[in-house]
Amino acid sequence: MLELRNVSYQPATAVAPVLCGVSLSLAVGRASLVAGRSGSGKTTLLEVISGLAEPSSGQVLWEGERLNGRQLRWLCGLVFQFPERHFLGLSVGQELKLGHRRLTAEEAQAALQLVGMEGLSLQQAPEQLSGGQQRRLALAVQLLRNPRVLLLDEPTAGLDWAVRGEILELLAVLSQERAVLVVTHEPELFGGVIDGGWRLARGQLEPLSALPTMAPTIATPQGNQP
Ligand SMILES: Nc1ncnc2c1ncn2[C@@H]1O[C@H](COP(=O)(O)OP(=O)(O)OP(=O)(O)O)[C@@H](O)[C@H]1O
Repeated sequence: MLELRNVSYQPATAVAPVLCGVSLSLAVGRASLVAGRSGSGKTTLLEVISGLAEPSSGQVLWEGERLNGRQLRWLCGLVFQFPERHFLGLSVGQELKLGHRRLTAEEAQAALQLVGMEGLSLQQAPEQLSGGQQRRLALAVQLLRNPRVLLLDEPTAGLDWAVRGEILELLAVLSQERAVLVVTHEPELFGGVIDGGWRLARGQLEPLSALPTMAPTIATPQGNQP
């Protein structure tokens, strides 16, 4: 279990704290969500959890032990919003090998299989992949590290409906063996996949009693739309 206890964070260049006394716990085998508007501090929260930013006060614990930033960076895998902007490799194989120099072709394929892309050519250029494939590649890169905590920043942003569905299915599988936290401004998309979570506003978390759900859509023949 990963726990944040009363964590506050004010970046050196910010005039006010972004996080004010945030507490949450993330259990292995469960996917949770933090909903919040643009600018509410969702990405900042992930940076604090993953050890990329040091809390101004409060504690981050794993299995009851307080961890420093380096330990958190080992523990957590963070997939950025639009991870395709951060690809460094010239090919899928190179991208997977970053940090795993001795990765064999079989191990690379096993990582791709985990994200439903088995058989993809390791020679393919990442920028030639579809948006959904690029998200999956970024996930595969993180999964190679086998993080106990997987943090996903707006994993459905910018994807079409079909691809969003694929990502949600993948999320359900990945959360079986890890603690997963999704931050999103569209929590209604995750109903049925994520059990619960919090809303982040004014630097503080409030529990979400139930995930907001999408209004049911009724298929109408084209041309009959209001
Ligand atoms: N290093 C920093 N220096 C100054 N301000 C910062 C810094 N990091 C974050 N902030 C401020 O904290 C606030 C929250 O930013 P953050 O990117 O975490 O929000 P967000 O909820 O992820 O937004 P979005 O959904 O648009 O990505 C913003 O107002 C931002 O300007």
